[in-house]
Amino acid sequence: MSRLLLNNGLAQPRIAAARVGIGGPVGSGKTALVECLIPALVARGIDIAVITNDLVTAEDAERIRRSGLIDPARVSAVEAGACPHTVIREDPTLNIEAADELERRFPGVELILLESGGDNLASTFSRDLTDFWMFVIDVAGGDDIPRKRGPGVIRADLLVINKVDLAPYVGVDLERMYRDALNVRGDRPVLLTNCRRGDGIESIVDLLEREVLFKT
Ligand SMILES: Nc1nc2c(ncn2[C@@H]2O[C@H](COP(=O)(O)OP(=O)(O)OP(=O)(O)O)[C@@H](O)[C@H]2O)c(=O)[nH]1
Repeated sequence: MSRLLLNNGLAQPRIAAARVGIGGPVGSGKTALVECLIPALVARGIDIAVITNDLVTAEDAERIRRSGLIDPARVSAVEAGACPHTVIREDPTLNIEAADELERRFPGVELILLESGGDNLASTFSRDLTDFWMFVIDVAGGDDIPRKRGPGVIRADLLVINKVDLAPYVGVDLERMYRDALNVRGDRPVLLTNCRRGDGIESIVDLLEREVLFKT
């Protein structure tokens, strides 16, 4: 959902980029998802930029810059220096500034992906920061995660269950996990992905185009 801004000093109001948060527990596959989403969004002609959040390094940003998937200048790093949720929920100023700066440098940018640092099931994004946010869990974390009903699982605009390829190896009944997730989320969507192979990514991009960019 692009936002109309009435900027001082600009003759015409400008449309700001939609800001899409990606949160979830440590290692669930947030960066892998960003790496899958970048080419899929670009293939649909969507002008994007990325912000990563790490505790005290720019590790994820460096990984994405090195990937060759996107102009490295379009990737900004925020170092949280504290619990990851502090800079995406309590005081998102650093992330808002990073997004504003990307919009200034790349005026055509339509969508900014903001990856949170890995956090627990309670992490959520401030609505001051994001227009839409998704929460990434993975099957290796256990099929009881949806039933635990953390705020990330319940309230995210989209729940992504990643690493579906691992289900047989970790004794997870994927159908049941999916059903449980739908049950606790009411009408909110749940999508399954394998970010190793890119399975399920097009469905996420369809949803972003429809619900966030209003393109279809
Ligand atoms: N088998 C499998 N492995 C995956 C999948 N997605 C991610 N991984 C692996 O899971 C590990 C963690 O992935 P990351 O993308 O670094 O996870 P993250 O959530 O960004 O991790 P933090 O930033 O540390 O919280 C890596 O070794 C990935 O290769 C998947 O769908 N299937």
